[in-house]
Amino acid sequence: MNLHNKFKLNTPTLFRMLVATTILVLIANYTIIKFQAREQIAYIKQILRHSESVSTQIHESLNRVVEANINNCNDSNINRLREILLDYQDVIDVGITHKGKVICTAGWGLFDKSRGYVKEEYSTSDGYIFDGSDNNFHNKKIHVDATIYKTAIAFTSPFAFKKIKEMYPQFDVVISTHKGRHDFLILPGTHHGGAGFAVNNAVHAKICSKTFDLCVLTRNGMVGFLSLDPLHQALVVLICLLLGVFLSWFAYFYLNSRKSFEYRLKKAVQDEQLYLEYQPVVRMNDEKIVGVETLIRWQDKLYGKVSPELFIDVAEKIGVYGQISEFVIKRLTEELSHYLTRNSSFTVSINIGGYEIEHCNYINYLYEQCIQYRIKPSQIKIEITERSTLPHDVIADFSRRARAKGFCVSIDDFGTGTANLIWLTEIDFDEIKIDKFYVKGLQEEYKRNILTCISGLVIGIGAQIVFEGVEDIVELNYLKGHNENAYAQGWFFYKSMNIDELCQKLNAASHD
Ligand SMILES: Nc1nc2c(ncn2[C@@H]2O[C@H](COP(=O)(O)O[C@H]3[C@@H](O)[C@H](n4cnc5c(=O)[nH]c(N)nc54)O[C@@H]3COP(=O)(O)O)[C@@H](O)[C@H]2O)c(=O)[nH]1
Repeated sequence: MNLHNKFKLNTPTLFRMLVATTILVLIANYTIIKFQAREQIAYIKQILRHSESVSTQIHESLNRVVEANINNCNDSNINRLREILLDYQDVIDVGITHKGKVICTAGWGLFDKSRGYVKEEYSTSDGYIFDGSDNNFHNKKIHVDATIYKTAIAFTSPFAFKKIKEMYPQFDVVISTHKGRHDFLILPGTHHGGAGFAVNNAVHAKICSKTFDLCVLTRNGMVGFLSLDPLHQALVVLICLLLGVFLSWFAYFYLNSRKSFEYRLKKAVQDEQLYLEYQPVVRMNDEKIVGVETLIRWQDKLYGKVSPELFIDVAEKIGVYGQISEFVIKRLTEELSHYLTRNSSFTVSINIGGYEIEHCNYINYLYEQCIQYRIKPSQIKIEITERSTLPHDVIADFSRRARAKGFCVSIDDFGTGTANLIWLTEIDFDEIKIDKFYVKGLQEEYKRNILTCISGLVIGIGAQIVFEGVEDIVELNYLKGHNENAYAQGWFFYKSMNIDELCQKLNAASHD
């Protein structure tokens, strides 16, 4: 009973694949953005380190001009400015100012009076002033940032960030003071001001210096999947598609395997969803309940009520029968111990198979449970089916060991096996349960004759007889006339029932 279907390429399957692929592309997009953000952080730290190095050069060059007392623009002072300039690769020029105008620099020499105007845009607490003039006298097209300290002025090289910018040309980079009152440098990226997706998904990162009044801000205007070139985009889609197909296929088989009979049985056994029912055994002459037969049950949401005849075989195949066997003992001792300890002649029968016979520990475990629940082993009847295919000597040995511990042994389904007489001679037993096959066919003479022979044989041996499958009064009367001390079991008396119903029946019977 397996629900494994073939994987069909129909509309729902294609839809599942499409959904899986789309989700994977979104995950890929998110991963790329995360990766790019990390890259951006590493990059911004690099720019900050470099900006601090440039600021140090500006500060040092300014301090040296001030400390050298260069106040006028004679040739010797201009030469001294040039000497200072040579030491700083990211400073493009140094000079001196007078009344808000640059009067000379190392690079330009003496200034024309109409040029060199500076505008104080922002000054720091330690006296550094940043120039905010648009009047760029170095080159109209290239912005050169200038810093003034006392009478000295230093110009940051416009090439100071060239190499570092080339590393990630797509990023916008802005270097400014903490509160953004002065921008030292604005380097637009290749995706600057892009439309739609790019701008909405831009990733910003800002980091500030602890030493200088300086912050670096970067913005990646095109992130995620769309920032990849078409070839890489196609590759990502292809990988996601293949993965999507695989995942849909895997999910399909995984979900189906969870519907399989084997999977659900295993789960039911593990979660102890199986339960027990008990079918009363009655004494025929007074129809009193003398014991019960324990029957395992499984009610599954998908498969409904499954016959033990079916699921026990499967349980053996998938290796969970041992757990069922242990569960039966545990549950029946829990449920029936109360009644068994008060009624010492009441018995409970347990069905066993080859597993129990072959596992030496079974009898010991059953015995320990009886001791724990104060049940007399003689109240337990172990039913060995005559249909068992195990060698007789193995069954005989099991039966001897069981009886040595005080348990009763019952031969179940008698008459359906192939070697009934050998069983009777070689195996120690206390009870024989004549199979319902003979009880059902009492209108046929040959069955009546066989039943008479078997009954005579068993009475001769001194064993207890139980007739199984008694379904009507005709069958009962015939059997009664045959052997009135025999026991009977069947739907004429009771069907199997849960513990609560059984307790009600037993209580009602005790009041009769
Ligand atoms: N190893 C284990 N085997 C077990 C266990 N529990 C049950 N079984 C075996 O499964 C087979 C089927 O059992 P089930 O479907 O529970 O059927 C039992 C009775 O309900 C049924 N029965 C009882 N009276 C009548 C009746 O009047 N008519 C009729 N048609 N059927 C009736 O017979 C089954 C009991 O048979 P038996 O065991 O031979 O006494 C069955 O082989 C069980 O043994 C378990 O825990 N372990």
